[in-house]
Amino acid sequence: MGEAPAFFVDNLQNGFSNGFGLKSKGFETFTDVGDKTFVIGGANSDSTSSVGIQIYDKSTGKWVIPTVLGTKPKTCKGHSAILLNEDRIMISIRGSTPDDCIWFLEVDTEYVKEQKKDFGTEVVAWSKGVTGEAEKPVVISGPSGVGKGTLINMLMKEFPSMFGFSVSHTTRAPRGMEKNGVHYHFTERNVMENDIKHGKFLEFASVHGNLYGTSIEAVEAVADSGKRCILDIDVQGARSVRASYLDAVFIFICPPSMRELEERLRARGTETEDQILKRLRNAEAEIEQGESSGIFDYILYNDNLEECYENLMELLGLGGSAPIKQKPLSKINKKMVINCETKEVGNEAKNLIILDVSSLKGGAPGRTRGLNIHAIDLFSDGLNGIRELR
Ligand SMILES: Nc1nc2c(ncn2[C@@H]2O[C@H](COP(=O)(O)OP(=O)(O)O)[C@@H](O)[C@H]2O)c(=O)[nH]1
Ligand SMILES: Nc1ncnc2c1ncn2[C@@H]1O[C@H](COP(=O)(O)OP(=O)(O)O)[C@@H](O)[C@H]1O
Repeated sequence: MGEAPAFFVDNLQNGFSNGFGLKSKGFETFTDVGDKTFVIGGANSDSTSSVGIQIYDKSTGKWVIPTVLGTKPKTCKGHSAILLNEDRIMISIRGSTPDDCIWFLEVDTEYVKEQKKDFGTEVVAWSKGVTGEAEKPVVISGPSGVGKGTLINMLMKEFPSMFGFSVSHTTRAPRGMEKNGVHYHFTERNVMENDIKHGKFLEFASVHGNLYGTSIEAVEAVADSGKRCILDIDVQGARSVRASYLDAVFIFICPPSMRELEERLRARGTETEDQILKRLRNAEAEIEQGESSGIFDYILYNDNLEECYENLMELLGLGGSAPIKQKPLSKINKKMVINCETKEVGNEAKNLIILDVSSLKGGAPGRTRGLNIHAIDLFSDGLNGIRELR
């Protein structure tokens, strides 16, 4: 490999003593970050239990149960933990599939620092590691009736394996053809407000009198499918995402004129007259903000649909020119080796997994992308084979 492995991650689990008088309950790891020790894992060996977290503050001698954001991993056979970059703990889960075995618990990233201020408590955030070089999410905004849904549908139809739609939550009623869980998660306002309070949403906004929001889980689900996430959200939502730690491309779709926008809205026939008027009133402010707020990287005019679609593809690197490059958010120069005791039927092979974390991108809220995992099979006849896990 040319570079010495930095750690044998699994070794960390063995012989680690807790050192500050906590009775070990089993399946726990202890990671020091500054004055704090993060105790990850718990007593429960039940395969459905998720990983618990406690923090021991050495400066005060007190235990703290933090607010935990993001979807947690499930554990059954234990895990190993190692601190990366002084701000996140990498966890390798024993006995999981290769696409579910590496997780990050962010303890002091910019995102976590920001959330600590908002919650006024200790906060940690989970982010699953996903392999491959998935491109950054695409945020598409624009006034009602401009053609966002039409353009997104065209993109998803032409490139079904490349793009995945972030399914938002909304308190508005479904339209005739809309399916729950596909177009939106249709939700009661009190349920959604409660979830917002508990940090489950990346962003939310009140639009045309209803509540809309993107859950962290919606964005994670697309990343897990290995696809590039598309978010159809309003300008307020785009502003919140811009201010968040989700690294995305922001595109605003403009109508050729207000008159044309009105015609499209009326021709669509999905809103009452009152709703149409409300949407048109809001459209003027949205267009003004879209064009001048500095939130958006690109503005596209949807006059001729085919031309606008061509331009959108071009922006997304699908029109022959080079794709938009993304820079790694953090540079961690490490390769690690994990011992895997997986046994394949009729095969004596023992796996060594080489984990390259030198080009990680993203993180909470959402997934940590850019993990490169290579598996080496050590056969009993002494021959070594290497293969890449995707
Ligand atoms: N902030 C935010 N806006 C959303 C979200 N989902 C949809 N929207 C926006 O809400 C507005 C109304 O959407 P919708 O009721 O589907 O009407 P349409 O835009 O006329 O198709 C649009 O501007 C959407 O982009 C979300 O999760 N968050
Ligand atoms: N460039 C265009 N020219 C004419 N009609 C369009 C164009 N783009 C979209 N439409 C139509 O306008 C209506 C509104 O489009 P839609 O995609 O639902 O907008 P949005 O999702 O932005 O609210 C739809 O009936 C759609 O077929």
